[in-house]
Amino acid sequence: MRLGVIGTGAMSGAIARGLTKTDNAAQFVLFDVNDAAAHTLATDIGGEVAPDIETVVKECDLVILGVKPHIQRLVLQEVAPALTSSKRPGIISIAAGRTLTAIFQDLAEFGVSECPPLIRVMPNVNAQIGMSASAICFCPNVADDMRASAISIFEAIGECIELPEASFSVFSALAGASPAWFFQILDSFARAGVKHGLTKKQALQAVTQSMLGSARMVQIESEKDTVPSELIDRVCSPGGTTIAGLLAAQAAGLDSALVQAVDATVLRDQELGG
Ligand SMILES: NC(=O)C1=CN([C@@H]2O[C@H](COP(=O)(O)OP(=O)(O)OC[C@H]3O[C@@H](n4cnc5c(N)ncnc54)[C@H](O)[C@@H]3O)[C@@H](O)[C@H]2O)C=CC1
Ligand SMILES: O=C(O)[C@@H]1CCC=N1
Repeated sequence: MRLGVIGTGAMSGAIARGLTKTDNAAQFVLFDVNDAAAHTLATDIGGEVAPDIETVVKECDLVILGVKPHIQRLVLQEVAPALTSSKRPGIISIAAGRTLTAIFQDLAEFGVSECPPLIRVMPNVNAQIGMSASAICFCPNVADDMRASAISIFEAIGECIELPEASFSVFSALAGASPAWFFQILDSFARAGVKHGLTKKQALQAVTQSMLGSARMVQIESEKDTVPSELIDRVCSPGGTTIAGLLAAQAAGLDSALVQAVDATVLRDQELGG
């Protein structure tokens, strides 16, 4: 399969680098207005750089639009003329907020009368190490074999679930954006460790391994229907250290900070939608 990438930045770079470590045999055709970015990725993954967007669209079976949401319309203007030929690739948008309807409306304004096979995916940056949590949804006209190809790409670089488009905003918060929050949480914990005398490296190693183990514990225990609050109780000894720390964090607004993070992300995702 020939997989096009328009916009070879952080997220598409993570997808491409993650995919090359799997047995998913995609051949990459890349384009970026920043020629150096496209060439760096091409060198890393063994792909080719196309001279323009039209070439990517004409040569590929699936094309990932990896540009920022506010740039996507500009790119669609260049994608549109190439969609008039008989062979139309599947167009995969990974942009936050941008709905399938908004994408087709843009294409229609640029002269595309028949909706191409449009696919929307919300991946995350952990795709680079095969650990993305991705959601996918499709326009009704996407053929079964194309659906399977798209799903296979995102299953190769982590988990991929089919989700109604209406749920994409919240998924974007919980899975697309949350890696940044987890990185922030790890960094904040590590700084607290430094405050109490550990080196940054020691502190980061301690919290990273604890977070990894805790996430895995939740996954494994959920198979027995154990919920996180039960796991919390197992750690909090009566009158012990953990409950003191947990209550202090809650008094400082831990729960509401996380809900507010999700609320703000959902709102911003919806603002970017048009
Ligand atoms: N960074 C992340 O963790 C995630 C990002 N996304 C989505 O992925 C998309 C890309 O985000 P990032 O990779 O973070 O951005 P980025 O800024 O790292 O990459 C965007 C790339 O697009 C290129 N570009 C800009 N204008 C262009 C044009 N007219 N034609 C071709 N290339 C052009 C830029 O040179 C840049 O290399 C966004 O729509 C974002 O919502 C989705 C999930 C997670
Ligand atoms: O910050 C953003 O808008 C993108 C979407 C999810 C993660 N990064």
